[in-house]
Amino acid sequence: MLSLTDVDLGYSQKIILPKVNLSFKANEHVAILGPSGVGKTTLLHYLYQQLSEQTCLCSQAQGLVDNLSIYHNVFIGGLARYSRWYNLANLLLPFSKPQQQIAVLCQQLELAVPLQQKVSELSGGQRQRVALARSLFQQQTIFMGDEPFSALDPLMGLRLLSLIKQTHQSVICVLHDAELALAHFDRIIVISDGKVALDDKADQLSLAYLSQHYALSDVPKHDVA
Ligand SMILES: Nc1ncnc2c1ncn2[C@@H]1O[C@H](COP(=O)(O)OP(=O)(O)OP(=O)(O)O)[C@@H](O)[C@H]1O
Repeated sequence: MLSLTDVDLGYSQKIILPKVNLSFKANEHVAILGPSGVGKTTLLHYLYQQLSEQTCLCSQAQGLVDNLSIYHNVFIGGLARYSRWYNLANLLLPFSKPQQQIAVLCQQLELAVPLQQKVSELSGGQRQRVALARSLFQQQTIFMGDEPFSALDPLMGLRLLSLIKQTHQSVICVLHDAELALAHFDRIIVISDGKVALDDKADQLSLAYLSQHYALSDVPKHDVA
């Protein structure tokens, strides 16, 4: 799907992760872990740039339009599928087909709020689910998420991860929750000290090992050996 060979990742004059070597195959569920500020988002955004035609990205910033309704924020994910005229008309008077599709999607995302409600009136967890719904409405084969469940309760996060896995061929997520990563992803990449410090199958790793070797947050104290 994608290989990085000695790629320098960063911003204009500032290299954050030098000479990154990684490859990604289709059908993988990959979690990217690491301490705050180490370059996980930088890596994810690079991957998105390379694979954008097949990928939806649910970013930390979300990019929701506060003054628009839930319906219109989710519909933005599908803009590229429709003509300019269809999109304009739908903005003024929503068509029934996308309305039904978005209603079903919001139900799957456990968003029990009227679709006409403005996003500015939602809680953090509801906003995160609108951002997820917009990503899913893109109907891409690859899902990339940057802490996509951070504002949700853990059980809801698990249910939504399961939905994302069912509806996408490949999943790549930046996470702070190492326990979630180990239990529900195939492969773990740890970014630490300016490099890819670990890249291994999740079933070869343990929470104790990760917490001993890397400064990961959200590792419960009782699991630290
Ligand atoms: N647009 C930008 N321009 C310049 N530097 C940036 C930019 N975005 C992030 N950085 C810097 O790049 C480094 C890595 O940031 P990044 O967001 O990739 O980290 P992260 O591991 O995702 O952090 P967190 O877990 O806190 O979200 C940080 O030092 C940050 O200050």
